[in-house]
Amino acid sequence: MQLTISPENPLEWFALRANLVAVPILHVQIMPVLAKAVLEAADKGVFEATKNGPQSLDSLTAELRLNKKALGELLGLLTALGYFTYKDGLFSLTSMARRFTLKDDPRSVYGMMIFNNRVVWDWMSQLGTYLETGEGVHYHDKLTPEQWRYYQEAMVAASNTEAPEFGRRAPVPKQARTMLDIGGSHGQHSAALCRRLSGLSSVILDLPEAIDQAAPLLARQNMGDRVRHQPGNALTDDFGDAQYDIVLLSSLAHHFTPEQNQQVADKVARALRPGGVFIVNEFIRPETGARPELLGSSTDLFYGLSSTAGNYSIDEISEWQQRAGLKPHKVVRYRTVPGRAMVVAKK
Ligand SMILES: C[S@@+](CC[C@H](N)C(=O)[O-])C[C@H]1O[C@@H](n2cnc3c(N)ncnc32)[C@H](O)[C@@H]1O
Repeated sequence: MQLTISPENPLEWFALRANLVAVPILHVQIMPVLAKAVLEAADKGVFEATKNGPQSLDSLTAELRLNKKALGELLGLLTALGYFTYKDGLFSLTSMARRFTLKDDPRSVYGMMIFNNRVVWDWMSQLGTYLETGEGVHYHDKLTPEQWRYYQEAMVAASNTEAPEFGRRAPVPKQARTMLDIGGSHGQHSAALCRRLSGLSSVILDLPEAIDQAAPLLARQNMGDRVRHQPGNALTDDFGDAQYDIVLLSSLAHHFTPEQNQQVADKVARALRPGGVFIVNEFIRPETGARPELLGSSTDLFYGLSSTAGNYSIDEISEWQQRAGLKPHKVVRYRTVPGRAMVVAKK
């Protein structure tokens, strides 16, 4: 997927074609304001305050106890961005905003907006240091319990769209009974597969601080004992011998170095039963020189900054699996989440 600048009239089209538009100004002056405006709108409750019907600036100012001039500016920008329409003095949520910004919609990204506003935004100022030193934030070692809660809720938001497709399309053995979900957090992926395969149960191995906050999120899945948490650390724990039919590593490889991912793959290969599958579910880094791709590249830099790691290409992921003695099985690219894929190997 690409974010492009689309001209609205022939003059703008010509200016773009003739290289007269200072594109970097859009990136450095406009885009940071857009991102922060949406984050603050979510955090200040602007979207929630309009969910029951159109509102005037005066009524929103009073309800949210915000500055009228500043809120008017924010609403103007959010209208330009397609979150609101404005008619007869009233702001109404668009269907896009209704689906993705409200707390309770099943596809909402609200949790991600709160985590990004309250925790992640500060990391951005460390990008320069990361470029000089190669050392990222290493946030798993630093979060407060409240920040762990925002993080785990953000992971629910990030997988709301993906987990149902994962449940439908993950290439797993039909008779699978046991699953290990490494760094599985909220359990949406495990629950989606357990709903598809009635004989399957899953163990979610995650850090104790994560489980403290993810337990209520897992409880919402109503899976009872079929999906349960196990506190531990994927880098230091052993996963056992020939115990699992499915092992999932979803959005965790990007927090580990290649060496750490190889060690995890070796332990996974031992822990799988013959015929079992190892699914690495990730944003894929485009190969250097391949067609530029925005999501894979921006998340690569972001995971470098946040964890001193990054995204990996399909070949790199497949190599860890093969070195661990597994056979390449399938690569399933998501239809609903651009830039993401399941890289699957079999024992
Ligand atoms: C980006 S989240 C992904 C959550 C979920 N698997 C998903 O795809 O939505 C990474 C998860 O891995 C966990 N994690 C990080 N380091 C870990 C480690 N060393 N061992 C086990 N879990 C870890 C985090 O606590 C977090 O829940």
